[in-house]
Amino acid sequence: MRKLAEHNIPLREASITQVHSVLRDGNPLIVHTSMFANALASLANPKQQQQWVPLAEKNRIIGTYAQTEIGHGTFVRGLETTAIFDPETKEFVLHSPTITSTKWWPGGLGKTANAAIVMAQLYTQGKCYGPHPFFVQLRDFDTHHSLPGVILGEIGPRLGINSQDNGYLRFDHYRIPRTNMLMRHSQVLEDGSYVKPIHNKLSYGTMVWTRVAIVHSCSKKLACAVTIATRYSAVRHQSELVPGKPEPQILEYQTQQYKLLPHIASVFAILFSASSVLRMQRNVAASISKGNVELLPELHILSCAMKALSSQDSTQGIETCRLACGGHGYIASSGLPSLYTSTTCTITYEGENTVLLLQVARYLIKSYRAGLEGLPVLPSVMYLTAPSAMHQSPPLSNQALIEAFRISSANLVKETESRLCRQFNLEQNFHYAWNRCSVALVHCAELHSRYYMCEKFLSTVESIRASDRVRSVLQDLCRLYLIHHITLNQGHFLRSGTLSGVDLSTLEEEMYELLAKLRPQAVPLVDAFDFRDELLGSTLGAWDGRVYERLYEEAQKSPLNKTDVSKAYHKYLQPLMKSNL
Ligand SMILES: CCCCCCCC/C=C\CCCCCCCC(=O)SCCNC(=O)CCNC(=O)[C@H](O)C(C)(C)COP(=O)(O)OP(=O)(O)OC[C@H]1O[C@@H](n2cnc3c(N)ncnc32)[C@H](O)[C@@H]1OP(=O)(O)O
Ligand SMILES: Cc1cc2nc3c(=O)[nH]c(=O)nc-3n(C[C@H](O)[C@H](O)[C@H](O)COP(=O)(O)OP(=O)(O)OC[C@H]3O[C@@H](n4cnc5c(N)ncnc54)[C@H](O)[C@@H]3O)c2cc1C
Repeated sequence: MRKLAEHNIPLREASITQVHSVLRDGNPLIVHTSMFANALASLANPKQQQQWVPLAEKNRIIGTYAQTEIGHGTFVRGLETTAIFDPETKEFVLHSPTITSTKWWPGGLGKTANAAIVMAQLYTQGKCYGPHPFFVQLRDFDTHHSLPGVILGEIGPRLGINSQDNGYLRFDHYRIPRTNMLMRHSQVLEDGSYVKPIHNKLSYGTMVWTRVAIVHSCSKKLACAVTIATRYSAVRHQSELVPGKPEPQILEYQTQQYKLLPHIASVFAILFSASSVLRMQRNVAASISKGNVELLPELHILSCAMKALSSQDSTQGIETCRLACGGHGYIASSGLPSLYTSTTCTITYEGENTVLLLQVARYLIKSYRAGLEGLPVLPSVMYLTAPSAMHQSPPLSNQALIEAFRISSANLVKETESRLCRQFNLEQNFHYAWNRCSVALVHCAELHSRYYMCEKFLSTVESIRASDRVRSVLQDLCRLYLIHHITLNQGHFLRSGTLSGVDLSTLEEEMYELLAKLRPQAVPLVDAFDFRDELLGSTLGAWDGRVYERLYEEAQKSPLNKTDVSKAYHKYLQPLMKSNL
């Protein structure tokens, strides 16, 4: 926090790189510096911002984002916490009517936060207007005691991020002033009348912002893991590649290169996609402030797609890196276990991935149908109904592979839409038909999202002007990424007829050549991520490669090594050894 102040970094820009890097097993302030700060910036009106932002910037107010309840996380419209307007006192009464309405999970809520943005069902003049955000003080700003009417606690140990205090929260008819409703987009006036927003999902804006931030953070987490595993693979020697010859670096094994290089490529794919979504987010934020919400749906869908893909890719990639380090990948000091546990949660939080992919699929189907009817569709999905012939690109060139992705994706959407129509004819109910097609719909969303990521990777690499040699290495890496994902999705390409069995075999051959070609670049590529040793926090991945010395030094710190004979010997082992059991 002192560093942020020294460098004049605003709170809501701090989360990803600065604050987040300090505590590897979860940070009790992460939701304060990210979601809480963003909610104030994007959902509070200027007067409210004047009131709360300076206090938040000075950490006088420490906030969290309390939306999820025990009973509902995904289905935001199903939240049960109520905020009922009392026109007599001009206050909202917050209440948790059931056990399932208990707020559950928010980061920092247990012990750290003294305030929260609470999402609650807004009632005024006897009518419910759905979930809305409220600024709520939870603890006394001086004593930190929870306030009367507020019941707070911590939810207990988790798979990871245990140095964060995820909390629970209940309200017992707790009153807050009317002006604590975040009123930038919708308002309740003094007489209780409701003023609706220009788009009814603007109150979900903090989720969209966080999804974009998560994409960026996933590329960082994966970059840490590939740095550790690649450096280790250059230090570790094992087995004989050629009988009788010295043990090679394990990075010489093709299987090891296959484990690592595609994930090094993935770091760039995620990073470049994150930049492109971030650009779009800035444009949309600027147009919303001018009253234009036309591009909001596109941003919502793109952020869902990229959050889902990047969290899945980085989690799988980190686990592959851990396994690629053999036994030493299982030791906590390698840094890989905590990277995994603090990344796998990104698959669930901020919108569970399947649910987000179904949002993407809904958009694909709607856009496909609109396109068929000649109605306007947004740029990222125009291809669904554009003529599906291959262009004149040389066979198996990068451009041809991108086209193969595009056509296969369009093909899958077309096929799934027909299935949806058939199912609808049988069921006579769109929602049942949708559910019966939902596995295929998720596949559509995944292929569309992968197409987007491949396209962004390629176009970004092609636009590098600074250095021909850097561009050339990244071109190889991008090519490897394209081919790798084509081989993982062979069925889609064969089904769409965009690639033949012979093409796939040729591409596979090229992938193996690329692994060998990129092998000498592996260490320079991860060195270029430029993580300081302190930040990486790994015995296996440090810059100097002193893996064995560091493992040995780290073992000395184990509490069990403080004494030669442990307490447990006297308490349990000796009696056991002496008993005749
Ligand atoms: C600790 C380690 C950190 C490591 C990482 C560091 C990263 C650094 C950054 C940050 C760290 C912060 C750490 C975060 C911690 C986690 C925080 C939380 O988890 S907070 C809770 C999140 N909860 C969800 O995300 C619920 C998910 N559910 C939903 O969002 C909705 O319920 C949804 C989208 C699934 C459905 O919403 P419906 O039921 O209201 O809407 P429907 O009926 O399905 O759709 C109606 C229309 O609204 C559109 N829509 C929905 N959401 C929209 C949106 N946000 N914007 C625009 N349109 C939207 C839809 O596309 C649809 O459009 P048409 O009708 O087809 O045209
Ligand atoms: C580490 C961590 C930190 C968190 N931090 C916060 C926080 O700071 N603030 C906060 O408010 N929340 C927070 N959360 C909560 C988080 O946002 C939710 O857990 C998440 O949105 C998923 O919701 P859920 O738990 O209700 O899962 P569920 O929705 O119950 O999901 C269970 C299963 O049901 C499936 N499913 C649900 N709906 C559908 C559907 N429509 N179609 C098909 N399948 C479906 C899902 O795919 C999944 O397989 C956090 C969670 C975690 C794990």
